[in-house]
Amino acid sequence: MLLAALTAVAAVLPAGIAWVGKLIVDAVVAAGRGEGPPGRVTALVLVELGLMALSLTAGRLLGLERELLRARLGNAVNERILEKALDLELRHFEDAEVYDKMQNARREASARPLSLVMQAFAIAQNAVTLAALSALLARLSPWSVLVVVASSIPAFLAEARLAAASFRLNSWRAPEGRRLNYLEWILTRDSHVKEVKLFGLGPLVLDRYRALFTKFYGEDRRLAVRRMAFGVAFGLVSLAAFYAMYALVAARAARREISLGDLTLYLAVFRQGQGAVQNILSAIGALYEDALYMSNLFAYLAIPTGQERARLPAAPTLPRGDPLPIELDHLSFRYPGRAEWALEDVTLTIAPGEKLGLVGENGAGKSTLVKLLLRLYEPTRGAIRYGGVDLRDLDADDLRQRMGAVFQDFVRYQFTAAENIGLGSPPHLEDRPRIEEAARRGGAAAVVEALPRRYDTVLGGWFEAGQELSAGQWQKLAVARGFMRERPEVLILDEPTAAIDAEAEHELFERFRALAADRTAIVISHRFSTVRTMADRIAVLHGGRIVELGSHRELLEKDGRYAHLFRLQAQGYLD
Ligand SMILES: Nc1ncnc2c1ncn2[C@@H]1O[C@H](COP(=O)(O)OP(=O)(O)OP(=O)(O)O)[C@@H](O)[C@H]1O
Repeated sequence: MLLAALTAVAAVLPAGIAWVGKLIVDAVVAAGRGEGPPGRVTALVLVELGLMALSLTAGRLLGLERELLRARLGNAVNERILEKALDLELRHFEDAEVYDKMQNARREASARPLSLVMQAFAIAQNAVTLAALSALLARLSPWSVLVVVASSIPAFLAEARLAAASFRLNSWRAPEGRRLNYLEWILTRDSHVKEVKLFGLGPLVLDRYRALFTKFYGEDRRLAVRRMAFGVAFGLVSLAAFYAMYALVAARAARREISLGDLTLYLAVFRQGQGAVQNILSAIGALYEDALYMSNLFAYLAIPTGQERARLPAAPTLPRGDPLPIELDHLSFRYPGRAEWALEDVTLTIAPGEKLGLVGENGAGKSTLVKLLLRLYEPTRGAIRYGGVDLRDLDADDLRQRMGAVFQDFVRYQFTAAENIGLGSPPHLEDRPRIEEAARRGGAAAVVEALPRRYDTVLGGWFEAGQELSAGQWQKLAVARGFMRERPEVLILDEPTAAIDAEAEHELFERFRALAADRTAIVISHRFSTVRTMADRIAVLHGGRIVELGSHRELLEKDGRYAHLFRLQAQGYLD
């Protein structure tokens, strides 16, 4: 509201100021001839000073309002974008097109919506200014109003075309822009510096960066040059219009058809009128560009989600607390856009409380199976049932709350040690005894005790006073995080010990067997010694299929793939 009022004040002031300017000149001329009341000139100058002061204050207040609106609006849009990111599913994040949409939306988020509102106000303000100026100008000649408007139209058309071109350029470039950021990231991230130095990657990455930048620069330059050329051409057109008008009015003043005050008035008004028209037109151009960018934002916000929601309106509720059987029924899965199957016709029933080991070469489909179990993806064919209910009919949040998981690519949160563990169960983030218990279970207690501020030590190297840990120490924290859930029904451990030393691993699994005694557990590992001590049954995956299934002893007796791989590893240890 305040913004609208200020805009209205700011809009009519230029015409008022121009009018007073004319009165001053006329009064000066009259005073020179000894006509007019004494003191009139001084009074008028004071009036103009008052109007100018008002204009200055209104301008500043408008700036303030705009600044505050920018913060509020930018933040509101950013929040909306982040909320949407929470709604997106894993498959969206693994899809480059969706990822680009998100980055596009994020990049423009704080600026564009504000600009849209501001351009709308600018149009309104300048339209009012123009109307007021036109009223003054029409006294001289209605034609001159037309000249003011007409001389600005070509500039506007060019501006609109350039706006569309610049938008297209930026949208096309989104994937390359991401690559540019990535190259920058490689050279500036702490985690990459070792390889960059050892392999001498610096010049190579920098060259790629330069090549991309040069391409971007070339495109930007072409656009900027076109903009400049149009700018000069249309600037000359409006200059010509102005001087034609100048010649006309000056001639009339010389013939004494109009006063000297009128001459200054018309020149000022014509100039300002041209300015106002140009402001309006460039605001329309910018509005157009903003609207194009906003369409990006809306495209992002409109990405369909909700597939994770249960298919049935009233999702069946399963009893909580004790594990239920997991059935994989002719389960096949293909990643979107991929031709080959990541999992193919997998049929297997995991009994409540069973410890299942999953082994298989890289890319065999082990992690994919975990993603499907957590309902991060849906089966392409076949089904997974928990307690006899298809996962797609269950509420995804409910399902995930029953599961504890430690991922292969666990996260190193740049927070305190307590938070690194406590994040495994956000409601218990402040529950220190529980966090300490989870640390003990996960084998992280000793790591934390050795830190300078124990549980309150900030970890990682991103922030000041952050304490960096070794890979194995980070992994122990990740395992402890997996133990924050109170009695999960199913525990999924995807390579939980890859970076952990042999002794700690042994201890972890000793504890794990006791802790997970009546829980179902699915353990993925390339270390056969781990799988052997942990698992009741072992499934060997190969090319997305289960090729062998049985206990360690049975599989050895079968003398197939598992036996072969087991002996290879054992041999390695013995040598
Ligand atoms: N996000 C993804 N998009 C497309 N294909 C994928 C994706 N993730 C994995 N794949 C493909 O699916 C197959 C199975 O991968 P998966 O990650 O399940 O293997 P894995 O057995 O866990 O391997 P590893 O032992 O290396 O962890 C691989 O061929 C891989 O290329």
